Amino acid sequence: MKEQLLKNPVFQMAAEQFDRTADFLKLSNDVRERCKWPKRLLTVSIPIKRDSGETEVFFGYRVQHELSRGPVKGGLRFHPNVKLGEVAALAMWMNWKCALMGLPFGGGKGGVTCDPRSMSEAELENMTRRYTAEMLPFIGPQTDVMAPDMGTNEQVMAWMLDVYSSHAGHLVPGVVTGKPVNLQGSEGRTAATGHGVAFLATRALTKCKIRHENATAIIQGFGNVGYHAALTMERFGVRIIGISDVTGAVHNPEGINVKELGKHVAKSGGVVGFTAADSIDPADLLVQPCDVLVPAALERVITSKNAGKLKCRVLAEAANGPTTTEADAILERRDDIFMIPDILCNAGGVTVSYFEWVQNLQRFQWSEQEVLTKLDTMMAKAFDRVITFAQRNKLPHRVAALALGIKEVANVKKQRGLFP
Ligand SMILES: NC(=O)C1=CN([C@@H]2O[C@H](COP(=O)(O)OP(=O)(O)OC[C@H]3O[C@@H](n4cnc5c(N)ncnc54)[C@H](O)[C@@H]3O)[C@@H](O)[C@H]2O)C=CC1
Ligand SMILES: O=C(O)CCC(=O)C(=O)O
Repeated sequence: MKEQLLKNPVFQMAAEQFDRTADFLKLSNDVRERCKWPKRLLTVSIPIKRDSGETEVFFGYRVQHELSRGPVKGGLRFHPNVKLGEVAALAMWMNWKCALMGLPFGGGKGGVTCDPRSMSEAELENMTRRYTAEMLPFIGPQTDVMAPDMGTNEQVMAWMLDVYSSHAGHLVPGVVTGKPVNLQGSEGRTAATGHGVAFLATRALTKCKIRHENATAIIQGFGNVGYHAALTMERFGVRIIGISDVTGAVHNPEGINVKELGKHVAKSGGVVGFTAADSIDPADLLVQPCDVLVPAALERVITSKNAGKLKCRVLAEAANGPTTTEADAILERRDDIFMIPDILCNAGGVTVSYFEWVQNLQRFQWSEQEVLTKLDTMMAKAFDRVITFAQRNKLPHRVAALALGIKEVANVKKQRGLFP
């Protein structure tokens, strides 16, 4: 299994990051082995009837990286590129993210290899329901709590909640987070990841002595995270000058109205054809001058080919794993880019998911203001801890963030000991 996982380039990247940080922390071989490898890797087949009447089998995964610190927590992804190794990498990153933020969860991630853009609502519902049914023995508010990730949303969470609750015989809101507010979802969860990204990006601008009212930003990905990051940065006074999605990219140095672009995407299905900006090659967009660059889509988009050409001052990693190991090495040699690493930058989502889970367990509902105030406090604290730790130990921000998360997990592993 180790060799199989390491053949996947995304898992390889997560493993390299782990090994580098474990070396810095001088982890013993015992703890290192127990921290590095996932506890459970589940693969299920999901047969559904397509609208055409044909039966098609999809494959779905859930990787539970670690259960020592609490239930597993992490999103569910629907995307054509989903592979077990990628899901295992995302689960490992979730693990360090939860620990860095001080959340009582282990990391997990799920995925189904499918193209949700080509599926009808009914097909998506059937696939989600069958995936959830297959996962029933392994999920629950005390074992594994899923949430939206790429290609999934609050409707998908509502179907999952329905399957789990129907099986239990009563409503179990704490089995998923990121669900609709009227199904005991949390105020603020939909915008949380993007809000957190924008909040930290402006803190990073301040560190770089750039006033955010004068700053510009470019965003790759205009889904849940990209849209809310753009909208929140715009509210903070940042000018959004470029946005891309799976259909293409648009650029306007004078600024793009985020809500107007959102309306265009809702109508046409993508950013392409938005007349208030010029179209641009999506790869070129990444290397246009800007103050904040926000990759908010896929893994491995900042590579050895473009890392040396980036013209941003802050790289805010909203996506999970957007920067390859080779690109990291290039960025570390550049002292002109302030990097906010993924497990810190996009932690707003899982932090509000934690709030949602707590509200569900207590049968309580907090206001949006309460949620966002608590979120900002936790994001600011984590940001300051990472930057201070990096400065004290002369570490890149990524290694500092990972070290704080991995150290937490390693301590718990040591304290709990090894079952003979
Ligand atoms: N949804 C959440 O709360 C969280 C998401 N993330 C990460 O943020 C990233 C985005 O997730 P969501 O916004 O939830 O997904 P989403 O499915 O809502 O949106 C994804 C966006 O990426 C775009 N995209 C896909 N391929 C692209 C390409 N090759 N070039 C440019 N754009 C492309 C899509 O068109 C879409 O606009 C993922 O890496 C995810 O793991 C991280 C933390 C929490
Ligand atoms: O909200 C959650 O539980 C997980 C969000 C997620 O998948 C992520 O942070 O990558």
